[in-house]
Amino acid sequence: HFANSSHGPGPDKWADDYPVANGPRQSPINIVPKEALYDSALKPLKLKYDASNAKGILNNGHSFQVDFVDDIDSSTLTGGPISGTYRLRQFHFHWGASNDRGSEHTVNGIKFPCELHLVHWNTKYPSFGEAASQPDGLAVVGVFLKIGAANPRLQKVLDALDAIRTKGKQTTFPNFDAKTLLPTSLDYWTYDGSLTTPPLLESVTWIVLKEPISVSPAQMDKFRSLLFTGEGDAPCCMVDNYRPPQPLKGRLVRASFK
Ligand SMILES: Cc1cc(C(C)C)[n+](CCc2cnc[nH]2)c(C(C)C)c1
Ligand SMILES: [Zn+2]
Repeated sequence: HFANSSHGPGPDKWADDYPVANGPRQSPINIVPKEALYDSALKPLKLKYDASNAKGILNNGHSFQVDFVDDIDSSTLTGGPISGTYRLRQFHFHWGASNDRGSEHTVNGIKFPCELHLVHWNTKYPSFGEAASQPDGLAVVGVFLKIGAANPRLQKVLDALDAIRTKGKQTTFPNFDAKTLLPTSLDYWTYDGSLTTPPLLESVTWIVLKEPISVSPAQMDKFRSLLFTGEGDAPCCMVDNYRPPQPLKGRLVRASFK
């Protein structure tokens, strides 16, 4: 994960400046399916994404993200463990320097090479920024990527990375349907958690899908072609941008499936 480096202290040091790093609902966590409670009251996830809301793609210096127009209710998450309507804001990924690590959540201690986060904010609040500081402000759908056949839907995103190799670079990314990145099954685990980078706000309802999507080794190398560093800086490969699992602290993990 992000060790001590030019862009600041690693996860072990975050508590110095962000005491919430040792808080009661930190993310990610290790998911133990046998200890998850099947909750028949959990509703199916309803993801309604409009491809025309896709705006641009940005290297933000710790990952890359695809941003969406979120001033109207056209790309939304409803149902699942949440109440009300949450709007899709962006999606981004976390990955490793090698295929044996990279995901933030783990399952029975297993790390995946990559993890997709689709970030939504609760429209009961006036803005994403405001929602991010509320206990029910954000809902992030996590999708594991598993090594297998090349993923043609993912390739469309990866083909844009050459244009945003260094920190701060962005380019337009129109007409992308984020739904194409989802697996067939929307079975999920859910628990109350946090951002996984400072300020580590405890405002995220996590919805982690059980079924991974595929990614090929060559596609993983494409993620690793990005840089943490800006143009003109000594290049540092963007890899291992994941926080390791945090203590569960008595939290319940619920499953939408038996
Ligand atoms: C308000 C805010 C929200 C997020 C995530 C939840 C998208 N993030 C990214 C942290 C994060 C990424 N994956 C899980 N958490 C930040 C960073 C830029 C500090 C701020
Ligand atoms: Zn993330």
